[in-house]
Amino acid sequence: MSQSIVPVLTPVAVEAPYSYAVPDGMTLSPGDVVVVPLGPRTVLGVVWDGEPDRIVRGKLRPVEAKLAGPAIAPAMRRFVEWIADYTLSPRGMVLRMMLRVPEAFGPQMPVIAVRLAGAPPERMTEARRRVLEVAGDGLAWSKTALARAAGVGVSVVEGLIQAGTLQCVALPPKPVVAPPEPDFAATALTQAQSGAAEALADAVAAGGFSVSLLEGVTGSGKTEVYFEAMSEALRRGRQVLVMVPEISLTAQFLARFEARFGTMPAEWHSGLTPKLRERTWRGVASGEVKAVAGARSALFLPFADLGLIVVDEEHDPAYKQEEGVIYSARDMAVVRGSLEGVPVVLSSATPSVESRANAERGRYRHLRLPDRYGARLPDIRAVDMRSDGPERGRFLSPPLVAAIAATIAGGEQALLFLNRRGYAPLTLCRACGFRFECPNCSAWLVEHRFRRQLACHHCGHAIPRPVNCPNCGAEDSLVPCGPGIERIAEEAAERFPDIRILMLSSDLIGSIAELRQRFTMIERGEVDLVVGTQLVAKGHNFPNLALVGVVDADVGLATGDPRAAERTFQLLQQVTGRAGRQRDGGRALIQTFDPDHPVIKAIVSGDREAFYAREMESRERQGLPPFGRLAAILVSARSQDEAASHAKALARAVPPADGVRVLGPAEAPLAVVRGRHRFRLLVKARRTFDLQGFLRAWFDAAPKPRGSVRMSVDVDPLSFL
Ligand SMILES: Nc1ncnc2c1ncn2[C@@H]1O[C@H](COP(=O)(O)OP(=O)(O)OP(=O)(O)O)[C@@H](O)[C@H]1O
Ligand SMILES: [Zn+2]
Repeated sequence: MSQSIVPVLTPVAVEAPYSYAVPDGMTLSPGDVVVVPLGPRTVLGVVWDGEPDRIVRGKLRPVEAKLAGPAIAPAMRRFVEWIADYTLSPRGMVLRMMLRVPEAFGPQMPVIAVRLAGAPPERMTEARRRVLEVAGDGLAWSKTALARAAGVGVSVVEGLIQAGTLQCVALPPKPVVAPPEPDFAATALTQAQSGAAEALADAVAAGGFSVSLLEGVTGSGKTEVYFEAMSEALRRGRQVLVMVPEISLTAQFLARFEARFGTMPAEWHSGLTPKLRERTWRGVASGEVKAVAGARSALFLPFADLGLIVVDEEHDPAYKQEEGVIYSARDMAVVRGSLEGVPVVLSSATPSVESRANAERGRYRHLRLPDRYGARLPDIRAVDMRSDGPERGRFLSPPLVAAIAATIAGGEQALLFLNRRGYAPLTLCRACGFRFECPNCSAWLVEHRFRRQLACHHCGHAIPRPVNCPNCGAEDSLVPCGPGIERIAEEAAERFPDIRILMLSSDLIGSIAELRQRFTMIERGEVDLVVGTQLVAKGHNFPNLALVGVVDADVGLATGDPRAAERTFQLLQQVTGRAGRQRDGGRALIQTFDPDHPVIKAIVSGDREAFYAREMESRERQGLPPFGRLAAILVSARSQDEAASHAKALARAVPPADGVRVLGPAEAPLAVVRGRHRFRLLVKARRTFDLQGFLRAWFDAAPKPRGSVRMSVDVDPLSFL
């Protein structure tokens, strides 16, 4: 009889499974997690579906071990294939995202505890007596906890185990979180909210795949509404996944979840300890963990019985993973929902144009909440910087300064928003005109006064801020140009010396715990003025915040990026939506040099329909998504020549096809990053065009990258830099 062979997919850059021999006595089925040799190493792998490749050169190597942990379910295996096919990534690299917690596949380590079992020891000491006193409660204690409670060293406890007085027992692992109670504290919903909540709960009850777009203005209670859908899934004993775009947003979410369901959900993000990651992974796989709140990577958790996926702030660009396997977690959440056969809820005050279009075409159910809960939407005005701007060298206009003063005098909080970290985006020498540029990237160095550095935001290169100009040696000649939030905070402190100012941007905060603490300070009213980047713009609910000032509304509009208008609309709508959430009277002032720009006008008038209609019309005219399809090809190399010639060779190899155009190559707007020269090609196709098929045929025919040349493919790109 021929030797039994299985296909095993390994988490490395391979397109297909490799064949391995099954040793005698081992039975394997698709989904089993195994250890296999790969070159000189051994790696985890997953037994894949289908026939193994029987044409094997050389000797077939055997599977080394089958692991005891949970297997990878069929829907997850299809998910790997789907993402790989869609993004043109090697299947192994997608699998890798699923096998990030290798410990979870080994045998589960029991927790060892001790408890009182035998007779007292022959030799009794004072220390031993204290231990026995504590252990007298009959409970199982961990050795260290028992020693600590008795005020003795662990060796005393060890001695008592040896003497047979204490006995070791294996405890079942502690649950990651307590099970949520679906009806712990249900919220009384408004009529509009209950309409939407019922529609979502019906989708959960009906089961099967569906997508609902929950579109409600900022503060309309979208969270309360999708909590009802979660509650329905939990009542049916099923698991729920809520995706949040950024870790900074999870703290408030966790607290609200706890208030509603009586316990925290499990969290999933890069900040977890390895132990907790393992326990959470196992808990999700066994079905014991019922609710998970997480970042992108939560999409790859092995839910045993998933009943609902919610994507909060579905429009957020943070859902796009831009490195390695380039994918949109929002879109892949919809794919996972369809493969698992479960409803998906996309929630946002400012849906992506894609989701909006899907709703309009009837592919998604469209649920709307037109009003805020308990307050009116803020009054939003533009400040025309051409006529009402500040004096030279300042960035806060008189109307904005007056509004801040009035707000703080009234005992409320204000927020100044500028999406730029650091002190100044450019530093130059007044004497010779020298500008500080990154040696590795085509980018200016950004001054970070707080850290006393000039730093590159693309590669992290940083130098101490010099006193003299490195070019001409002039003293005190260096001047910062333009503001970052540190400079805005400095100006605010000069204008309002007696107020409490808090700066918030990702580079100023060390840990997640620290970040959460800052948000709590704002919630409790312990600061008067917050100066922040997009970190504070989205999702948060600060009850006492009455005024939002947008320092520079034009930053994102002049980029030539096809998504500039959408992005700016979303950001401005989100940040102004932080004002006046609990009480009427919220205000927002938007500083702009272009108050007649359609995006600014849509924000000021609150006319979202006008914005979406205009944006859809313009996208349709230009054949841009969602009316056409895009893929971006980025070619980079150590030298400009290498990059350019490979990009040109690619362009020459484009196969003839109808319904598609390849634009470029052109030097990327960010021409050099980390010392690598970059060229871009853009593929533009009709909506119904088989983009992946075309790309595959093209790359098969094209020369392969050699030397230092690298190529990456971004299907549905969000970034064009
Ligand atoms: N029916 C309700 N009963 C009591 N409080 C409510 C109700 N609906 C909403 N709220 C409260 O109103 C505030 C805003 O609600 P929520 O945060 O859910 O809005 P949102 O639509 O998610 O807002 P955003 O898009 O701006 O994040 C919250 O403090 C929430 O608890
Ligand atoms: Zn750099």
